[in-house]
Amino acid sequence: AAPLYRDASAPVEARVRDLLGRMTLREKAAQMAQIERTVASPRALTELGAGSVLNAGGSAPRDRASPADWAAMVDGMQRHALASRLGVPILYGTDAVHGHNNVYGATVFPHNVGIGATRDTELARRIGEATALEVRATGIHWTFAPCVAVCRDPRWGRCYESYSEDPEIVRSMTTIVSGLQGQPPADHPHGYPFLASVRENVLACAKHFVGDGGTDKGVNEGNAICSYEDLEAIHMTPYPDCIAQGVATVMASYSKWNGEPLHSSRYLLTDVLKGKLGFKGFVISDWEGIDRLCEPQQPRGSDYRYCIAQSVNAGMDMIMIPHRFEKFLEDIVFLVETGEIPMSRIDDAVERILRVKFISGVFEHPFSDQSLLDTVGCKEHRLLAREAVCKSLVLLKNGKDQKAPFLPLAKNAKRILVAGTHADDIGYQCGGWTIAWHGDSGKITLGTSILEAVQESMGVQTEVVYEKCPTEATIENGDFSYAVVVVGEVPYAEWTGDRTDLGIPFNGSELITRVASKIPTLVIVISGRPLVIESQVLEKIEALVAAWLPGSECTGITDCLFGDHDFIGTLPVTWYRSVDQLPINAGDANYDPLFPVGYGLKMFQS
Ligand SMILES: OC[C@@H]1[C@@H](O)[C@H](O)[C@@H](O)c2nc(-c3ccccc3)cn21
Repeated sequence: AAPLYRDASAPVEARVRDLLGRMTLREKAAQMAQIERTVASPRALTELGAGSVLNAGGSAPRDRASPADWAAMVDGMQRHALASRLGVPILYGTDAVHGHNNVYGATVFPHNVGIGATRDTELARRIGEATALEVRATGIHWTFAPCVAVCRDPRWGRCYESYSEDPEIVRSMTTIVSGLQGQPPADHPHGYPFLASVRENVLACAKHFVGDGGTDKGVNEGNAICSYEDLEAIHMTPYPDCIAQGVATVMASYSKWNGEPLHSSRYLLTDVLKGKLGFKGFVISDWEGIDRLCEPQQPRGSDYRYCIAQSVNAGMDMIMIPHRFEKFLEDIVFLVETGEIPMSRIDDAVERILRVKFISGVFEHPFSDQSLLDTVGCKEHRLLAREAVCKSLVLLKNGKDQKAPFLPLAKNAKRILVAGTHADDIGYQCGGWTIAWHGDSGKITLGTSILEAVQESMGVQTEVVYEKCPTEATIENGDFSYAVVVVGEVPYAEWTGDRTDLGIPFNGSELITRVASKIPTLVIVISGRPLVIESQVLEKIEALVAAWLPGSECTGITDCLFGDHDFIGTLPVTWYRSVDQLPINAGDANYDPLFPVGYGLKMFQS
């Protein structure tokens, strides 16, 4: 008879115990390893039995790989895994953090800060559903999302991955977990990982536990200096909601709390997350997160055994190694054999990993489902992304006086100017974590730029003049009814986005002033965070819209500009006056921002 763990009708915990009981120490240790796709060899998967594979941001089967290419890659790895002694399938994980953003042609949704601006929790869930389908279409089981950071300082290079500085807004947006994984039944056991359908849902990952958005001065991977009460009230708030929805995995933060690295915090990973909050899925490290526990890091992870022992004993269940798999195996087996890591800790970690694998359905359905391929970038998902863009926009100024609103723009104007570095750049409007890890400029994937959306919106009698950097002659003699100037930040990710100078890049303020001095001007800011807008610049322009990082479907912007839809977005983060104010958050004493959290105008008085 087939071994119990292969019996899909057996209770999950019985299958876990049965399989665990058959595994050698090396096989258990291998299940705790997540390796990068470029080192996921037949030896690693079949002989050594690695538990999981990921692709780093931008690591793809080939340039502009098709969904079928991705699915073939993952299925190939799975076949090797199933050929291992006990045939334990892998879980393949990727950063699908605003759609399936590594995949050319996938729908790219607004980054989290824009979704926070919508305050639309049902929209967040629907985005999760659509993203799950596109991820499953490529054979992938698991996304390292949602990031539920509560970003308290916009100098942080990852603030756009945070829904808001307000923990309550972030908590409300965790509905994306139910979108990604499916909605657990009312009687679902608390803290237990959940997946509704192996065909249409993916495992989620609440990250980065805990306090990633609260580091001193917003330094990426820095140190959150605060009381436990503040850590709990501000940064931990979204986790109980993710856990209540059966989130399958949690990723530990690179950052520290009062000097203690999260990756080796037994108190936070075990006593709080697994104990107090009752989390029963598994905790994964960040990329080389345990290597960072050994300072100096050179040679990288200088005392790797020390790193492994500190982290695993603190409660880390899976290690995103991602390259030195065999070194990891050697070291962790040595540490157990010498009693440094108790076998009970290994068994607890592997139990959690196997539990997630059994509830994910990957034992019964290890391979991709080709019938889903057409969902990648499909019309329905692009319409959903367009709706999200429209709802994410925040109208910060509309007319130099209330009685003369500037928006909606006239569709039948004779001649208009579209200008700025971000008017016609799909890469810029998508931001980081898109195709390439840090993102890029240009036509990096399929989508509609703001210029294209404007051109498609105007009547035939309107001439749309586009100049990225308009000349004085154009501005002086253009005879334009109005100008749309689109400026903002270039894409960035993680520490490449850490910035203390938060003015509009490329001399954006100077461009705005040149145009607005002669032509009635709407400014659209494409950015992962509020940027400094000097008062004399703000006075000169007729209207100002914060568009955040809207993604591939910028028709959602013209849907508002021309009045088909009203603006509903409100600020999820404080729009500060100057960097000297930072950090500045709603609730602070003497809170005196340019625009407060919650601010957002409408065109049509409701
Ligand atoms: O992509 C996997 C994870 C992602 O889920 C985390 O949110 C993020 O902190 C992260 N940084 C790296 C990473 C960091 C340095 C070099 C190479 C990769 C990898 N990752």
